[in-house]
Amino acid sequence: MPIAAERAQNIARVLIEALPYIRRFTGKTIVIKYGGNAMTEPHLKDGFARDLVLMKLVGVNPVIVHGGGPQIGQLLKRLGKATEFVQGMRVTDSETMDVVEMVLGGSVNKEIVNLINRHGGAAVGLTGKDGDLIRARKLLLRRDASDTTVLETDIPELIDLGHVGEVESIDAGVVDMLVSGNFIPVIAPIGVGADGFSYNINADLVAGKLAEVLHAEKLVLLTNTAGLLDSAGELIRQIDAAGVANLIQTGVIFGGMLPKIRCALDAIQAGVNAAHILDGRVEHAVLLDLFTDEGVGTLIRRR
Ligand SMILES: Nc1ncnc2c1ncn2[C@@H]1O[C@H](COP(=O)(O)OP(=O)(O)O)[C@@H](O)[C@H]1O
Ligand SMILES: CC(=O)N[C@@H](CCC(=O)OP(=O)(O)O)C(=O)O
Repeated sequence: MPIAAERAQNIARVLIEALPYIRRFTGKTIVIKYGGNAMTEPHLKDGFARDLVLMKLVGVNPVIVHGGGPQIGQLLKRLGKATEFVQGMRVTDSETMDVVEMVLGGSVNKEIVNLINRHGGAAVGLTGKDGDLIRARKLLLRRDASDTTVLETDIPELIDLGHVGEVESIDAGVVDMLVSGNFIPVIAPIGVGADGFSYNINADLVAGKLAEVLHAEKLVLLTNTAGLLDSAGELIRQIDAAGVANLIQTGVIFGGMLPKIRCALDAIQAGVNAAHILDGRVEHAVLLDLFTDEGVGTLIRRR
């Protein structure tokens, strides 16, 4: 077969393969967490934006929650301010909170919005303050034996991380309005407390809760590993809650993967159909995951 004809056949095959998936996901909401570590090379960012525009065109409703941990770290470094993580959470004093708000609500959010719009989409950027989207409360972590954190509460077994929050409630009215107006919402993980203070929330936690509240079909977590890896560094294709508990206990899951996996489990236990951890370094990872038979990354199952 001539090369041009063979190419045309391949394109037709790919489109036909996508058809049942398009049918399945049309009209459904997919919450995608775009991790700061996945936002690296320009061609990957362009590919991600194109994937979203295509999804929207075939009737799927992507809602983006982004991170920006490395980008916050870079600005803090330029300002000469040290930063520390405990159980995957950044200890956030009020100066750090100002930087977090500038980077997440400002530069990172607007870069993603601009990227999507340049590829023909219509994105609108928000933080959890807009439309009172994310109500936060202070997060107090339970101390484990390995913690040597300086900041402490009056209760010795709890660790106070400053302006770090968890989601208290989500009022998705503004997101629903944007989705029904055919916009792609791009959300920075900053919440507001009853005290009016801003809270820095791990983006995975926001994505998980938002997927629950929006009754999303799927939660996709894009990061900088092939997915969840086992003790030998091999990709785990599927795992359930018991498997995850075992990997946490044996220290195979640590650091930034801890909040990610916990929120994936919470989301599926709350009724989201599937949670996937995907490799954001793979071009078009989201499209491959959604519209092809190829399995990329790790699927977190209910049982
Ligand atoms: N079992 C594991 N499998 C894969 N990555 C893991 C695992 N345990 C810990 N990690 C770490 O978690 C990181 C992903 O979390 P994080 O750095 O917070 O990414 P993101 O910015 O995408 O949220 C990986 O780069 C890896 O260093
Ligand atoms: C409390 C906490 O740790 N908040 C995160 C918020 C950004 C984030 O989650 O970014 P990634 O998804 O890129 O890691 C932080 O300050 O880094």
